[in-house]
Amino acid sequence: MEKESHGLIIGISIGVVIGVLLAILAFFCFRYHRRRPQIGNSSSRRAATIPIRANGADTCTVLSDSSIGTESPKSTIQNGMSVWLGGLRKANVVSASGILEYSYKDLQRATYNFTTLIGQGAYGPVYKAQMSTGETVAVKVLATDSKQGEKEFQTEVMLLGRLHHRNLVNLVGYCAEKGQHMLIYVYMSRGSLACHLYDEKLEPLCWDLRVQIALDVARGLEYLHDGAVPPVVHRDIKSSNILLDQSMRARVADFGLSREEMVSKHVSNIRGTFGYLDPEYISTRSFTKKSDVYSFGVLLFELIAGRNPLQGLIEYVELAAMTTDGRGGWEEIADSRLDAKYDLQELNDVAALAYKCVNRAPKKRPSMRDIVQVLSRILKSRHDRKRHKRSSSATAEEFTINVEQPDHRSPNSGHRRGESIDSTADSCEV
Ligand SMILES: Nc1ncnc2c1ncn2[C@@H]1O[C@H](COP(=O)(O)OP(=O)(O)OP(=O)(O)O)[C@@H](O)[C@H]1O
Repeated sequence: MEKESHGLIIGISIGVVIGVLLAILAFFCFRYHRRRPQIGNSSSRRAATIPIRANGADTCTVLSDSSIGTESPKSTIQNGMSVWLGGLRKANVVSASGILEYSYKDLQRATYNFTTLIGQGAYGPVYKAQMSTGETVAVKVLATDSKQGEKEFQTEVMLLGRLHHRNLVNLVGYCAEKGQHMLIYVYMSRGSLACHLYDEKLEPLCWDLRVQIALDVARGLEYLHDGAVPPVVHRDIKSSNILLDQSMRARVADFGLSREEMVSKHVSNIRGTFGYLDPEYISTRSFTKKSDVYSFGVLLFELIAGRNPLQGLIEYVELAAMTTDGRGGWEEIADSRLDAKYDLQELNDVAALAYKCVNRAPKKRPSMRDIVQVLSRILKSRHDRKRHKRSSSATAEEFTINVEQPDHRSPNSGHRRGESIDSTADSCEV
């Protein structure tokens, strides 16, 4: 009897152990099977967020402010295809290709039903939009009579979206709803360079800032010509297409005309803005990077003279060129609003560069890369001069203090000097 009950206990124990082992096995099998589809999901999800840059734009400088916050983004454009991203966290969407789809409803709300007009261009009105995330963007509503179809619009957005540079007004999103096509850009709070040059109500731009703006624009164009793959010719460089941010740094805007160039190389009509147009382009109908260089040269003269190219700026320059000796003598065309507050050497160097850009023969014009180098050198030597001036005046000050008050030197005087070196307020010093 005792033997029998021992056997029963052993039997039950073995049964329990086997049962537990089977349960553990079943648990792991179940987990394994659940995991497989998850692995598949996560990789496809990752694929949806990785930007496809068929053009090598990964080498681009992606700006911190180009990864702008979004208002319930729905999808991102990849190779012209819209990919659903509804289930992803916003942060993932923002760090992906950067081109976001905004909903019409959100934009309508952010523009107070499209009443916050900030400008009107050839392609349609531009509105300021205050998104509920706190971001401010500019919404360009493309004219509804546009013959552009859905597919062309997607292609265009994809082409524009691959261009990212700190000196370009980057495209951050788009909206294609209710038969409307909208492009969403980084908002440039200080408006256009044209306004700052010609609006009497605004403070005149000082010389130092004008040279900095020229270098910013040159860098943006250099990126379009030599950094973007395939290269992009802007086709409409002018002061109203140069926008300024809060700290007066410039960015090149409006790729309206380059868009067509990217989609189709056969543009038969003359495009661009009178006054900035390369004469060689007018006669040959062939627009090249050197045509952008010509327009950039006109822009440089506009910065120097504060004169509108539509009002005979180039004729004015040609007249002045007769009296210059190749390098000097350009001060006679300097903007009177500068009040003669500029470094003469700098002004002559910038004008000599501008004159090379507007050479009738495209081959004799410098490339945007050369232009960036020249302008950078000008700014660098200005910086060196200022540093030298500061250090020699500091030495003189120290000498005076030592001679006059050897034991009463202010403990703050060194600090004060340090501050002035970093200060941006002196960017308009001459
Ligand atoms: N990203 C932006 N941030 C702030 N303002 C902008 C922005 N984009 C455009 N604007 C404003 O809207 C105006 C119209 O811009 P848009 O680029 O449509 O035309 P345009 O360059 O003035 O003229 P066109 O279309 O003939 O070249 C600009 O002059 C500028 O004042």
